[in-house]
Amino acid sequence: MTSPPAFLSSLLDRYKSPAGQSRPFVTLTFAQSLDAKIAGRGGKQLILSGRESMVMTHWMRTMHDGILIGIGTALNDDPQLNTRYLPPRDPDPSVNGHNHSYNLPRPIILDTKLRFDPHCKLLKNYTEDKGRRPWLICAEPLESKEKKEWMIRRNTLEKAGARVVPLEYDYDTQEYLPIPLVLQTIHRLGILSVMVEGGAQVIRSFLLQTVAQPASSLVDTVIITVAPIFVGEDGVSYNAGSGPSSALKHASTAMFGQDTVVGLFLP
Ligand SMILES: NC(=O)C1=CN([C@@H]2O[C@H](COP(=O)(O)OP(=O)(O)OC[C@H]3O[C@@H](n4cnc5c(N)ncnc54)[C@H](O)[C@@H]3O)[C@@H](O)[C@H]2O)C=CC1
Ligand SMILES: Nc1nc(O)c(N)c(N[C@@H]2O[C@H](COP(=O)(O)O)[C@@H](O)[C@H]2O)n1
Repeated sequence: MTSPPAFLSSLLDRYKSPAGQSRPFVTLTFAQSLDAKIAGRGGKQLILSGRESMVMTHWMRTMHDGILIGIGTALNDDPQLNTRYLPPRDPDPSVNGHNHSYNLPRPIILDTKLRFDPHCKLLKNYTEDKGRRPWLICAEPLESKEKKEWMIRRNTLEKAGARVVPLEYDYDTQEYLPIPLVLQTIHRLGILSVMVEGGAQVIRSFLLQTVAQPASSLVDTVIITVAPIFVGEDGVSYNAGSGPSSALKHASTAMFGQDTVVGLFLP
């Protein structure tokens, strides 16, 4: 396959026109087991997607400006968030201003307290020109003691190659950054489409608003890979909130290898 599967194009081609709003288009996507688990006991990373659906996910990555995860996933999985499963082809120097064959989405991490690891693969790939510079969306503390330690972490991470993006809001001790502000901020920085890959708490934050207040949904498309296995009750769930959601409508379902991939969209 040399271009994105039709399943993805039919869901995401509308992103090629401007969103007409002050946030990027948002695709929420992840892989789960039949019993709706996204990781194993204690958060152990599980490769749930088979080869074919993993390739589909990497095509999906090429179709977005940004790829957003929570700091829990960054620390637990040490992900690369690149497109390495796609077929090799000649590099196109016009892509991302890098010598890459495919559009690489910008890694964006929700990292409230700047816990990101300066030795992680995302920074290693960036410094070796194999990936884009990761952005760390965080909150700047007001307290002077906390602020001093925060400045030290900020300097370390910036020296290691990260871009630190403090949010402008009245930060107290909240662990969760306000998602609407996160989206407005990255939109202002040029991200017109973003793929949200998890983990559990981030998926829940995006879904909760869609279920509770469909009119102000933060999600345009949901693409879930369902792998034909049971993980068991020790696995990690995301929990989509209470009550069924009618906001997201079924668009299409496709098989990739042994996995079922379901696409939903916000009409
Ligand atoms: N199967 C799949 O497709 C995927 C599975 N995972 C799994 O998910 C697990 C990690 O999930 P979590 O520990 O829940 O971490 P997470 O990746 O959801 O990060 C949560 C952290 O992000 C920060 N954050 C800032 N603003 C937030 C907001 N508004 N909402 C939510 N979080 C916000 C907070 O510090 C919070 O503790 C790992 O086991 C990983 O393997 C992760 C991604 C995809
Ligand atoms: N699509 C999908 N299937 C799975 O089975 C997964 N475990 C994930 N996880 C997500 O992908 C990240 C890893 O990316 P790299 O392989 O390092 O590029 C991981 O952190 C999750 O966000 N996704």
